[in-house]
Amino acid sequence: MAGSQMASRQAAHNASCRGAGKGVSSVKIGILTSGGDCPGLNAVIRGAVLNGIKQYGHEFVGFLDGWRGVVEGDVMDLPRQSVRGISKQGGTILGTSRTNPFEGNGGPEAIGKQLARRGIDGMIAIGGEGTLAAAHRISEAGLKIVGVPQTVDNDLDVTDYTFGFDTAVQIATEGIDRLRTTGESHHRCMVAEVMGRHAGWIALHAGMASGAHAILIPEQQVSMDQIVEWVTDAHKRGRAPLVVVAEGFMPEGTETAHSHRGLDAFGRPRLGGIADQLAPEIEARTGLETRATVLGHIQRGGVPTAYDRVLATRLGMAAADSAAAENWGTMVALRGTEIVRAHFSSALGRLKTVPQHRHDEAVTLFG
Ligand SMILES: Nc1ncnc2c1ncn2[C@@H]1O[C@H](COP(=O)(O)OP(=O)(O)OP(=O)(O)O)[C@@H](O)[C@H]1O
Ligand SMILES: O=P(O)(O)OC[C@H]1O[C@](O)(CO)[C@@H](O)[C@@H]1O
Ligand SMILES: [Mg+2]
Repeated sequence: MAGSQMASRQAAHNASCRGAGKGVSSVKIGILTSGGDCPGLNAVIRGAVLNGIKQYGHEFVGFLDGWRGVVEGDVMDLPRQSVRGISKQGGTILGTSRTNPFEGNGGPEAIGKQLARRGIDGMIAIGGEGTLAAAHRISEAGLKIVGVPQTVDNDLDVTDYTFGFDTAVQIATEGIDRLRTTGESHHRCMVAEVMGRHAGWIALHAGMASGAHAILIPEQQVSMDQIVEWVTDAHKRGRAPLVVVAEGFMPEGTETAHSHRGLDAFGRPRLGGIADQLAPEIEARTGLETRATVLGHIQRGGVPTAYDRVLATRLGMAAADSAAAENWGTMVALRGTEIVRAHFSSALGRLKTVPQHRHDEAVTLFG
């Protein structure tokens, strides 16, 4: 449908909708959640659906399990009552996956046919850098799509913070605080592993919040000698040493992140387990009994914090505004306290990693 046609249909509809308080929707938007889930996805869905219905009289459907639902045309209706009370729920009511939309029966042409068959005018894709890169390619092929950035890793350059990150840091901090008390009782060294594939934001923030004696992140290679020195210094002061490590950390002398769990659906190594590698080495070199804990998916589950609910709701509302304004090929993002829009082409391709000065700042307190 041409942009002006869609706008006038929409304006006519809005007029009747506002006048009568209800009406037949003219524009149908499909929402998908893709990639690793994170707390706040449901708040985005609710924000988009409520804003889209109330302000523009749009109609919404949800694609099930990320790009799989798009490629297979597997959708559910999202009337207003379907999003009632969901912003506090973890996970995503739509399901997610790491399905590649260009493989199998996918590709822009096939997706276009599915959208036409179901009368869907445009899409809102909520996901991390992979999902948004796919959305960019789909947009370049001429389909109507806007993006919403999400990831617990907080590594998307376009946005100051991603929703889900605050919750993950809160959960990780609570977990690490608990490790601290048992570590202190037994006079042990505790190694806590948190998520963070390419960026150490969760480790840095949860480590700082819990007063860790060493924080190890993917951006900074550190030698075993240095780690042992931090642990020993803390022990000498009568502390039970606490090391927080991001799953993507590479000790000096290694070239790839630790992985022993095979590949994900996109062929990338699944990370996790570096803490189990570090702990025996620390124990052997310090003589201190050392335990490793991998916090894992606990960090991605459950109730989002109030901060994440608010951010997610605002991003969802802004995505519905983008769709109504036909700002296709863009994504919404947080800059300072404002929600802004950026074209996929200018927003993607770079990751937001922990800058050197943030790591240096943390190192001052190590040991
Ligand atoms: N550069 C790319 N171009 C096209 N499709 C991609 C690209 N990168 C990833 N994808 C597809 O998008 C899916 C989602 O990407 P990915 O698994 O990286 O999750 P994500 O959205 O980045 O979230 P997370 O933060 O969990 O990684 C991938 O499984 C893959 O099928
Ligand atoms: O849930 P999965 O598919 O194992 O993915 C885990 C990955 O997803 C993230 O949680 C978010 O990208 C990473 O920190 C982690 O490496
Ligand atoms: Mg990704």
